[in-house]
Amino acid sequence: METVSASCVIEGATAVPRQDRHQGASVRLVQPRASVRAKRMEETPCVSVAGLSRSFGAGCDYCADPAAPLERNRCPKCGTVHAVRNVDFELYPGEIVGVVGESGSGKSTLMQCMYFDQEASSGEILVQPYDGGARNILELSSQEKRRIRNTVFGMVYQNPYLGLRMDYSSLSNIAEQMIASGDRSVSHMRSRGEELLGQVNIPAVRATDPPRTFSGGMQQRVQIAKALSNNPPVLLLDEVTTGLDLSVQANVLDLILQIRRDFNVSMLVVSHDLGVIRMLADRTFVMLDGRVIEEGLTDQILEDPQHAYTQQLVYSLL
Ligand SMILES: Nc1ncnc2c1ncn2[C@@H]1O[C@H](COP(=O)(O)OP(=O)(O)OP(=O)(O)O)[C@@H](O)[C@H]1O
Repeated sequence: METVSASCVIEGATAVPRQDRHQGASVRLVQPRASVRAKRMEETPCVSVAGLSRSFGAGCDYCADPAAPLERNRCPKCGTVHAVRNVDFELYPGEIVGVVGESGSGKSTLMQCMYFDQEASSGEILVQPYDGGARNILELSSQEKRRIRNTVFGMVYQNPYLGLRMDYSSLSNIAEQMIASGDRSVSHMRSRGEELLGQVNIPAVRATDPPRTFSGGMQQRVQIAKALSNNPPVLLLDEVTTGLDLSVQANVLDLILQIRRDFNVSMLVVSHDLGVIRMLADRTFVMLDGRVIEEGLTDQILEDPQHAYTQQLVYSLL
């Protein structure tokens, strides 16, 4: 695997050598420019993730060592799959962070651990809007986790069947989310639902139709409306445009940017498509076999990718 010379420094950014033990090659993380870093240090992150891991299998002494080489993400000794391995990142208020990587690199698992759809094996997640970031949310009771799901995070799944009840009306889908966060006013739920569906361009006459009767793009937009219904400070978006045709994709991407402008929501956007990340993300990290192999400002990643895998991804865009 080709590595980049240590003298190659991006304008205003520092390239930090790191050993990629999994690939046996040198990898460098591209850190944000000093001015961005200084600004960020003054702010408190909305979400801080440290050492997050998720494995499938019992593990063994060999793969307990984070430096142990694996066969992709699988332990050659015991067969445990390390879907997410020791991932760290921070998400700041109003920021969009992209997570890019090929199929099976661990992107969805990472997001599902944050949303408690899956149980993380280890790690820490601190969430400022919940309790000032005082406690590791992975260690909270199931009741508190439910509260976080209902008040802090809005989730949009790649597969709308996971995020919507296809036989309920679109308004009922939104109302269900609002009830989960404690709203009991039918008139408020109706007016808020209509407002949100209008904002995501679902015609008013379709508000009482079930999403089963909608196109893929419309279903994604109803999911987005539902995810926004409790005014969550953080949106988690998993491959929201995959499978949509190009013009519908463009509408959904515009909508996401508009939501950021209007509501200043922080977003974690998972995609295997660097084109989507390019449009949306301020910062990006690249995952391969469960690990983060490169991270930095999206422009830097696109203009001067450091890792051979990222280079391959970027050049495939050209
Ligand atoms: N229940 C499971 N049991 C065993 N392995 C699993 C399980 N769920 C996921 N994995 C493995 O975890 C790894 C990461 O999967 P994940 O779905 O997070 O990848 P991804 O990057 O989101 O891929 P895609 O873009 O295709 O959705 C894969 O190797 C997958 O096979």
